[in-house]
Amino acid sequence: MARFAANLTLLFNELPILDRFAAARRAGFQGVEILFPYDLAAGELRQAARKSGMDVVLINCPPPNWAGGPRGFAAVPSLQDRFRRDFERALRVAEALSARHIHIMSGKGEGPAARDCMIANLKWATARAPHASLTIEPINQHDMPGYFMCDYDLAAEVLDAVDAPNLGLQFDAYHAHMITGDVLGTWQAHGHRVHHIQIAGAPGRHEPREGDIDFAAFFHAVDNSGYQGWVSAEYSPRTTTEAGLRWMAADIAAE
Ligand SMILES: O=C(O)[C@@H](O)C(=O)CO
Ligand SMILES: [Mg+2]
Repeated sequence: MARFAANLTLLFNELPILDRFAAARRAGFQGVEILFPYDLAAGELRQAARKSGMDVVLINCPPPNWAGGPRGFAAVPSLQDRFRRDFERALRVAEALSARHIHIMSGKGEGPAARDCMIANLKWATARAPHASLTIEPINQHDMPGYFMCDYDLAAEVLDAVDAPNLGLQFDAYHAHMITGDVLGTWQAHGHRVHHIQIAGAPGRHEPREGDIDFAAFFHAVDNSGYQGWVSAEYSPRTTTEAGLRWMAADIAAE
């Protein structure tokens, strides 16, 4: 079974951010994601990760703002300079944290102009950072209306056009269910492109296994595919984080 990481933007947020690393470790996670590390001191985050023996698995490009700001600029033709500045900042933070992946968000847009802009920006970014692993993630339109990267076939088209080994798919099972209603089928079609997996129950985005996704079958398919990457828990705990963690013990026990 792949290794589990905790998304510290959503999990353990009963605690101050620097205490979440050790709490995730105690709970059995081996790595963490932090979607928005930009308002935090990178040195302190790095120290907290090292002290608790956690790998930093993923950060997002700035801004994006969980509280409702713009969700990236990669597909916004008028904001190409902004995209490049933000990407340079993401690279600096990813390097400081030894983060494994950087998720590049498209922002809002539609049609050929947005697609061509995203392809051009990703070509630039993959060449600018050949040793970084970059990802794009289809995100459902219910949660982010107008978001450009909202479909797996579109993601495949963009990945094929960029054609860079350091760019892959971020497969969030929650979004896959919300977009296609068929997580397994979507994995079968696109699993070979995946650099990083995230999970949550759907609908509701609470603990995995709460909701309609058959995670036992999904994990089985992931194992059979030979996927060697991380699986990050990115959900809103129904009550406290600790109270909802039995899903992970069950999956580890099933190994
Ligand atoms: O699924 C999500 O919402 C995230 O992975 C994300 O990056 C949005 O900011
Ligand atoms: Mg996600």
